[in-house]
Amino acid sequence: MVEIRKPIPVAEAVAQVIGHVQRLGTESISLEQSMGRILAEPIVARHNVPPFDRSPYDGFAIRAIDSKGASGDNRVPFKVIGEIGAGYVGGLPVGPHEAYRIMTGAQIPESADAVVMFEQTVETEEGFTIRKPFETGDNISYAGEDASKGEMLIPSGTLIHAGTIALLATFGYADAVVYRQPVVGVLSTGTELLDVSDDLVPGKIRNSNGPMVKAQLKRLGVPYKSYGTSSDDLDACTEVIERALQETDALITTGGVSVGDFDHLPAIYERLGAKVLFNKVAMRPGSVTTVAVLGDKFLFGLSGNPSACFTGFELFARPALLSLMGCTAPYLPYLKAKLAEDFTKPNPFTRFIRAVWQMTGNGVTAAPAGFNKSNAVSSIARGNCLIVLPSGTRGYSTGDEVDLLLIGAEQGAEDWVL
Ligand SMILES: Nc1nc2c(c(=O)[nH]1)N[C@H]1C(S)=C(S)[C@@H](COP(=O)(O)OP(=O)(O)OC[C@H]3O[C@@H](n4cnc5c(N)ncnc54)[C@H](O)[C@@H]3O)O[C@H]1N2
Ligand code: MOO
Repeated sequence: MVEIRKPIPVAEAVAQVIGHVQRLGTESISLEQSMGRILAEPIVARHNVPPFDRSPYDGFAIRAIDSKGASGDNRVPFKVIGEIGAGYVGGLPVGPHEAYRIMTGAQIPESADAVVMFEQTVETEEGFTIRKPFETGDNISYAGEDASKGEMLIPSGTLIHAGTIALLATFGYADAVVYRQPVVGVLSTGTELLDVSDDLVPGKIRNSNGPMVKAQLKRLGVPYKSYGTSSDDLDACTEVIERALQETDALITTGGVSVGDFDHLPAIYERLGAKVLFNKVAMRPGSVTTVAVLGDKFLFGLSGNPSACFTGFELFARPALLSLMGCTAPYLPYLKAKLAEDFTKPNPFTRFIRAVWQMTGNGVTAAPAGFNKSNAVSSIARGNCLIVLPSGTRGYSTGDEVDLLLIGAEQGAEDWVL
């Protein structure tokens, strides 16, 4: 008798997965290697940024008081007493009607409190004249205006991206303390699977899920170990999975999770004594997505159907792995968009449609990315987001507002809100 599975809502399935996350430990790595990792310590300003008052322009550093009364009819003269390039400091205090030539990024000399851009001056033999008064602080970048010493700037749990690296470098972090990364095993199951370089033969297809999942992991910066393909042989498949679980922190399998005669993953979870969190989710594609835990290790049983596999990864494996790595914003970012074409099908389960979003004169619009069945591979390639149509809805028309989950964005969302 075929087992009747009870589907659980997507939000509940996501919560179950996140509820079983056991965060990994921390390690110190070089700044160069830290891109894509998660901060395990907050970034607190070690000093002011900028560390000294500096000029944001190429021009002249003056005392604002000396510019009082300057106008087109009353040009005020200044004498230049020296030049300060970025990286140098002026040796003398600026006296009445004196000025330093100063370059962008150079420290403001003693007694000066304003900078006049070159373009606002007329050169004279001794220096220059100006035709308008300046206030104290005009054209000065003050010490600490960007970050002041002791300020908490970026919380622990944040993804390190190019901007974070700039900030760490600013404060002299040659090393960063980050959460450890899991090593994830990837195994594609299915007797029908050929390798990417194999020629097609009757009844067989090339394994596209394996390379896709590895690319999805790569996008998260998560290291993986490939276990290639396994035929639908219960013992052989169990053996590979047991080995993979010894060698990795989590395992992603594709295929074999449904109710077919050769879908062995449910039996393998039972053999291993893994606790199945769910094996049916009220979503399409990916309704057969199964997640199990064995000790502190996740087993993500993604569907063999490519679109279902892709969606299952993004919805469940992605936030779980990011959470393991300490990320506090592990969910796909979302936004609202206007549907660019009618979608009349009913949605008995929450539907995730591979789609293309773009900014138009009409705001953000999203259009399904073509052939959109669970077994589709072409629409995964075209899409840059998932349109989410809640279960129990039907008859969407062009212009209707829908939720989008963005694929491939660097920054995540802190909550699962859909
Ligand atoms: N009687 C029922 N049959 C099915 C149900 C059901 O509830 N009752 N669910 C259907 C749904 S929904 C899906 S999704 C699929 C999921 O099946 P599996 O996850 O067990 O995957 P397989 O049967 O192994 O393969 C499905 C499909 O995908 C192709 N495939 C498999 N692996 C790969 C790969 N690595 N690269 C590319 N394509 C792959 C495979 O050849 C099949 O065509 O079950 C439905 N059936
Ligand atoms: O799980 Mo299937 O992907 O719902 O079509």
